Amino acid sequence: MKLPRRFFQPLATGAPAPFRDLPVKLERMIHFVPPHNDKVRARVPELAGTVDVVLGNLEDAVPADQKEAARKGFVAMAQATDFAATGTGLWTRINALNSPWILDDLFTIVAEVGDKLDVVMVPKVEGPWDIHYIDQLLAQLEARHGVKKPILVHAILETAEGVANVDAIACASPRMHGMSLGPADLAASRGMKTTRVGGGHPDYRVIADPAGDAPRASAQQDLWHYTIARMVDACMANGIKAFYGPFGDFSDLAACEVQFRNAFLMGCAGAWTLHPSQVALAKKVFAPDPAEVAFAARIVAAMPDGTGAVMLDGKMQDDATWKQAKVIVDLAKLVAAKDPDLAKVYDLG
Ligand SMILES: CC(C)(COP(=O)(O)OP(=O)(O)OC[C@H]1O[C@@H](n2cnc3c(N)ncnc32)[C@H](O)[C@@H]1OP(=O)(O)O)[C@@H](O)C(=O)NCCC(=O)NCCSC(=O)C[C@](C)(O)C(=O)O
Ligand SMILES: [Mg+2]
Repeated sequence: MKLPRRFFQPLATGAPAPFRDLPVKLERMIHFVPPHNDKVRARVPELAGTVDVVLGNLEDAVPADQKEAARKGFVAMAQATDFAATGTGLWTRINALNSPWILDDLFTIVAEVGDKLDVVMVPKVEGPWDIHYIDQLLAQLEARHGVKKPILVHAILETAEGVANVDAIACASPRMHGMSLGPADLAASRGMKTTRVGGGHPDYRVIADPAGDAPRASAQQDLWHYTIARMVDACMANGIKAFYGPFGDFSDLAACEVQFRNAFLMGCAGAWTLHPSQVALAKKVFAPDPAEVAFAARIVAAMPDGTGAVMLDGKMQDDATWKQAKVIVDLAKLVAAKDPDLAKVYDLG
C-alpha cells in the first residue's frame, strides 16, 4: 500500500497534482454519443447545452471496423464545442484494457484534447490494479502533452470480479471520480439468465404463502438492488459518486424511471442516457422532489447549528435528519444553479 502522504503526489514529473477535493458538479445524466455516427455527432453542439455530461463512446456498441472513426470523431467533437462554456462535462469511454484499441484511444485523445477532457470511463474494471495502470499512463501522457488539469477516472462495475473488489477499486487512486453499474456485461459475467440492458425481469419475484384457494400475491423484485447498494457504499465511503448506468429498453420509459428513481433514492447521483428520450426523464428523476426540498429546508432552518432535537409536523428531527436534509438542500441548490425553472420552484433564496 502506498503511504497516505504520497497518495496525492503526481505519478509523473510534470503531470498536474491530483485533486484533493473533487470538483462539485451536477451530473444527473451521462449522455452517450456514438462518435462514428456523423449525424449524431453533428448534433453535439446543440446537445451540449441540454445535458450535464456528453460522453463519446469508443467501446461496446462501436463496431470493430469503426473504432478508428469513433476515436477521430470524438477528437473532432471535442474540438468543435466549448463544453466548459455551459458547464457540461466532456467524458470518453475508452476500450477495455485487454483490447487492441486502448493505447491508441488514450495516446490520441490526451494528445489532441487532453485539456478539454474531464473524465475517462474505464470499462470492465476487475480490481485496483486496472486503475493503477490507467493512473500511471494518464500521468505520463498528461506530462508529455502539458495537460494542466488532472483527468479523472470513472470505473464501470460490470464483472463479478469487479463487484468482489469494489471497495478497493473505489479507493485505488485520487483520480477516481465514481462508478457506474454495467448491468449487461455484469449479467453475462455472473451467468445471469437474462438478455436485457438493466431493469428487472418478470421471472425474478417473490410469492405470498398459500392462503386457502385465494390467488397468491406475487411481485417482481429488483435484480440490481444488491449491486447498487454495494456500489453506493463503496463510493460514498471514499468520497466518490455512484451512477445507475444504462437502461436499454427505450420503449419502456416507465420502467426506466422506476429503476433510475430507486438508484437516486439509494444514493446514486445520476444515470446514463443512451437516447434523447431518456434525457428529460433523468432530469426529472435526479433532482429532488420539491416537497422534500421544502421539508428539508424547514429542518435546516429549525436547527441552525445542526444539533439537538425538534418536532416538525409530528416527526422528530435531530442531528441525523439534519444531515439528510442537508444532502437534499445542497443538491437542490446545485440543480437550481443550472435550472431556472426548478430554482423558482425550490425557492431557496
Ligand atoms: C441505439 C441507437 C443506435 C438507436 O439510434 P436510432 O437512430 O436507431 O434511434 P431513433 O429512435 O431512430 O433516434 C431518434 C433520433 O435521435 C437520434 N439519436 C439516437 N441516439 C442518440 C444519442 N445517443 N444522442 C443523440 N442523438 C441520438 C437519432 O440520430 C435520431 O435522429 P433523427 O430524428 O434526426 O433521425 C442510438 O440511440 C445509440 O447509438 N445510442 C447509444 C448506444 C450506446 O452507446 N450503447 C452503449 C452503452 S450501454 C453499454 O455499453 C452497456 C454496458 C454498460 O457496457 C453494460 O451494461 O455492460
Ligand atoms: Mg459493458
